Amino acid sequence: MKGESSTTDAWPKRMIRFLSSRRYFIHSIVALSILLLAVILQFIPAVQHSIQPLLRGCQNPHYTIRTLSYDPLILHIENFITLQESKRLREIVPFYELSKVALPNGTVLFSDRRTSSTAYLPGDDLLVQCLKKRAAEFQGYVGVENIESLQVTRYLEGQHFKHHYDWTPDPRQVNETTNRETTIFAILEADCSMCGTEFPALAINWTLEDNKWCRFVDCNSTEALTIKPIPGSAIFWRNLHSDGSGDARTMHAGQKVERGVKVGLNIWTRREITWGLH
Ligand SMILES: O=C(O)CCC(=O)C(=O)O
Ligand SMILES: [Fe+2]
Repeated sequence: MKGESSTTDAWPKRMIRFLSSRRYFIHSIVALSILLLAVILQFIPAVQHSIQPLLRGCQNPHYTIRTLSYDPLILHIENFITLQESKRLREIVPFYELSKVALPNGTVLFSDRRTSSTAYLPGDDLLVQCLKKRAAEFQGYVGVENIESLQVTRYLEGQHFKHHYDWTPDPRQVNETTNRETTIFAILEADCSMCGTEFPALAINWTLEDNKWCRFVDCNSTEALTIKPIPGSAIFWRNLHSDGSGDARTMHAGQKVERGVKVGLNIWTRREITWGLH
């Protein structure tokens, strides 16, 4: 029967005709080009950082933690941020402004105590979100909503941040119910000399310690614990005592950069303070 044979025989014939057609050829070229483009884009860092978290979730680098101080807790985290991530973060910095300091009464002002520049990373960037997640996970899965906007801070030659605390003495004075419990200060770039982070209340006699430490700290510094800025590495410390009050031993400074440039990243985690309940 004419009608039957035409429907049963038609599809293989139509298939062969389609496969040998110009339309099929064009479709194949378009599909292959899209595939090729996707493969090439994977190798472009900017694309990697925006596509990969979508495809594979946030990836943490393999970092190494060393304890610098038990009390107050200060840890050195080697390779907390990969060099590729640092490069991308520096690329997405919107604009730098002269840094400000906050007084205990909440007044925020320019000061010759802090002469660096700062910028805030866009919170909707996937890499920024992954970093917040990494910092939260590092601290035992604290809520990412407790982490402040990530602040990049850049020092050029001659710039510094004199001794200060990251916590505020009384959050109520600045209409806050939270204070900065911890700081993660990571280094995005450091091509400089005399540009470490120093803790004057925590001087360590390095001659009594393993000299492997001298890779990470200034072993000649006897007046303060001075941590060298190493790109990708971070320092983590706890600013508050368990009762919520500030730990004065966490006073620290960004040394005056003698030569070159240092770019750091502040990741601050806040904690609710419940006065009188401890
Ligand atoms: O630059 C440094 O080493 C420390 C920076 C710092 O303490 C801060 O930005 O609060
Ligand atoms: Fe600080």
